[in-house]
Amino acid sequence: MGGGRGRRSNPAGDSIPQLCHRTPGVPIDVPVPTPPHVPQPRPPRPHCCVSLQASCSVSPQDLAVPNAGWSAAMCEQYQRLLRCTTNGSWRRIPSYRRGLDHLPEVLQMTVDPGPGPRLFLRNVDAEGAGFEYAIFLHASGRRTRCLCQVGPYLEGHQGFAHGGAIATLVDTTVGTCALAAAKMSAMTAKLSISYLAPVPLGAVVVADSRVEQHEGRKIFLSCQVCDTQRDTLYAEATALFIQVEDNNSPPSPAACPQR
Ligand SMILES: CCCCCCCCCCCCCCCC(=O)SCCNC(=O)CCNC(=O)[C@H](O)C(C)(C)COP(=O)(O)OP(=O)(O)OC[C@H]1O[C@@H](n2cnc3c(N)ncnc32)[C@H](O)[C@@H]1OP(=O)(O)O
Repeated sequence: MGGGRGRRSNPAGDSIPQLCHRTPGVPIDVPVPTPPHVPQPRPPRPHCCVSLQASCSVSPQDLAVPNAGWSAAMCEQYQRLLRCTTNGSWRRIPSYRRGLDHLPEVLQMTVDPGPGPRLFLRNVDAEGAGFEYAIFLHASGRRTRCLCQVGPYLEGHQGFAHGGAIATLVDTTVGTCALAAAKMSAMTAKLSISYLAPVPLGAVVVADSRVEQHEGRKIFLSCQVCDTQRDTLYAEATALFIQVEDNNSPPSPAACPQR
């Protein structure tokens, strides 16, 4: 991993053209015209949720693939990472909107057509507006690499990603790594993040995570979030995951909006 700790990247680098910035001085309640670049919502897709009992009736759609909201930089990096999968050293982890149906090695997965939990990172329907990401798992099962384009709806400080969005990205990257290492469900017990440089909206970042130690039920991990050139280290983190027995059951329909 290159140095560059705390250095800012050029916000123009890795950016989606025409990001949704607020005009300085515009009161917050004045409607801002929808910029032409804001992508349209994805068409409705089958609902899927995890149930250890339900029968499998719908094929969920893998969202960890390029869509119209991906910038050229995101597509280029994705293709680069895909090439690393051809020799088996890495593999791409599919990702779905609902439930944890992307955990075939961790959960006995079945897909149910009813409403089910939506994964936090897949909650934004407009392509390119929220988290656009794909996670790759190293053959060792102890490293993950998440390629993520930070969309305009993740804004915190004007023009930059919200710290919680970065935390979500880190948690998901280390969480996937922990699940792969544990081969069973695991929960975040502790997450410590140092934010070293703000992440410009539209940036394509790479979160690299690895298992540092695995002691009984405890999995200690580290994670670094960089730009794709490894010039800027945006954040580094340590995490503790605890393996847990899974008693997954879908929430009641009342708790689950249809979209
Ligand atoms: C092939 C793979 C495909 C994968 C494809 C994946 C696709 C997509 C994946 C998305 C991945 C999303 C990843 C999000 C993951 C969340 O966001 S999880 C949600 C946030 N976390 C939570 O809500 C957890 C809340 N906390 C709890 O439920 C409980 O405290 C825990 C963490 C389950 C632990 O409780 P417990 O099982 O009763 O454990 P307990 O006996 O208290 O402690 C066990 C050990 O851990 C230690 N410990 C527990 N908590 C702590 C702590 N906070 N600090 C330090 N030590 C602790 C204890 O001291 C104890 O140590 P020892 O005495 O054994 O040495």
